[in-house]
Amino acid sequence: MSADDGASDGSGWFAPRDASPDAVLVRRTMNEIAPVADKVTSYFYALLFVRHPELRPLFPAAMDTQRDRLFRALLTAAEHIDHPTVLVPYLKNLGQGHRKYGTRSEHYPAVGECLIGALSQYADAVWDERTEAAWIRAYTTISQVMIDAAAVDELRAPAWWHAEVVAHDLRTSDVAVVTVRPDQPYPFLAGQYTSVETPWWPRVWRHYSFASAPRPDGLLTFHVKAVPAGWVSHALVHRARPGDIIRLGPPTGSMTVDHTTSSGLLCLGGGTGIAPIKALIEDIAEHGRRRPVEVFYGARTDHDLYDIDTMLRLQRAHPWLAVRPVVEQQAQAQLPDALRGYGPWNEYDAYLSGPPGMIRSGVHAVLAAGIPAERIRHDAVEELMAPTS
Ligand SMILES: NC(=O)C1=CN([C@@H]2O[C@H](COP(=O)(O)OP(=O)(O)OC[C@H]3O[C@@H](n4cnc5c(N)ncnc54)[C@H](O)[C@@H]3O)[C@@H](O)[C@H]2O)C=CC1
Repeated sequence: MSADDGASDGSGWFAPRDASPDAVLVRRTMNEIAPVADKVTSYFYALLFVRHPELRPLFPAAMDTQRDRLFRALLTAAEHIDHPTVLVPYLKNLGQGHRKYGTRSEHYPAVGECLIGALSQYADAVWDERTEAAWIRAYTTISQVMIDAAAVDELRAPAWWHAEVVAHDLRTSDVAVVTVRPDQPYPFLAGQYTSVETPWWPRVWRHYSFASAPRPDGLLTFHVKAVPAGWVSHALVHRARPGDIIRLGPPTGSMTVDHTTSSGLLCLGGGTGIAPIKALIEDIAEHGRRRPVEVFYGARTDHDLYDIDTMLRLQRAHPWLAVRPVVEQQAQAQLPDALRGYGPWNEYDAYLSGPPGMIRSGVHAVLAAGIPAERIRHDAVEELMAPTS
């Protein structure tokens, strides 16, 4: 996702003066429920599971970790109902991604009915017939795009892949490099990410970027850091062993290389965020075009630079690649600050990968360094903010 998509904060997609009457009503509802968003979310799921118990098995046992992903995604979509160029690709992706949960077209009306039920309950001060009609139209559009995208995807790809862990390399006390072999061909692009479910936490899915470009042997590698209260990450780091079977969702994400240009790549990889940057470097190397690639690899301490040997080996192999470790403890500065003193960057595209705070301040830093928003790429910050990734 590029920086100017603005999906993370919802601002800037369209000015209110351009809004259709339905979008105005939808936004009014959203403003009304904003202060009680958590309550609306809980109420939505309560309605859904009481009225449609057959849908409960599609969700994880502990809903606190699932959080409000579906509900939030639907609200985000409704809010941007006037912006089909952004909305349609987002919804197609959402529809395809929901196949791995076992979602079918007949489930959508139930979700829509409970969405309207929850909104009307908590936005009662502004809820009227026109508002309800606007939400029904918005939801009908949203769900139809998702249903159609899932149907098209069904013809060309499985809903999920099984993958066997074939290597597990504990690099530090909390970071593992995990390599898996999918049971069927798994097409993806360097820079993308997928969702992973472990056998220990059924139906709890977390996102991980691919740490290599597609390989001839079909193996996939992920860098996983066990984060506090991170069920999936702890399982992958401390429990998974060769022979274990995990599930993978489809590849997604647009932090990929445009091979039609020859501009340089300025890459900021923080912590395990170095994983997709490594994949991008391999991708450029395979395409054989010499494009300058400058990598700033950030970590809190020396010890946290768990993949520095690989990065330095790549640097030795490729004269167009420069890797600069930035250790916060030594530099007394965070990763994006390290850009100062280097450049100019006006011939570069920027790629950012790491913790959400680093992405946010990194975007500011590269904008300030003269790289325009449309040449800045990173994954959606809210995808990275899943509570227990
Ligand atoms: N595609 C992506 O964007 C990927 C993102 N990630 C995310 O990267 C994170 C990695 O976590 P850790 O290894 O624990 O990283 P960390 O917390 O140890 O930080 C790594 C680097 O980011 C910098 N940093 C952290 N917070 C910052 C802030 N608010 N402003 C500026 N710089 C900041 C630090 O200076 C350090 O250099 C996870 O949140 C993971 O979800 C991981 C893989 C791929």
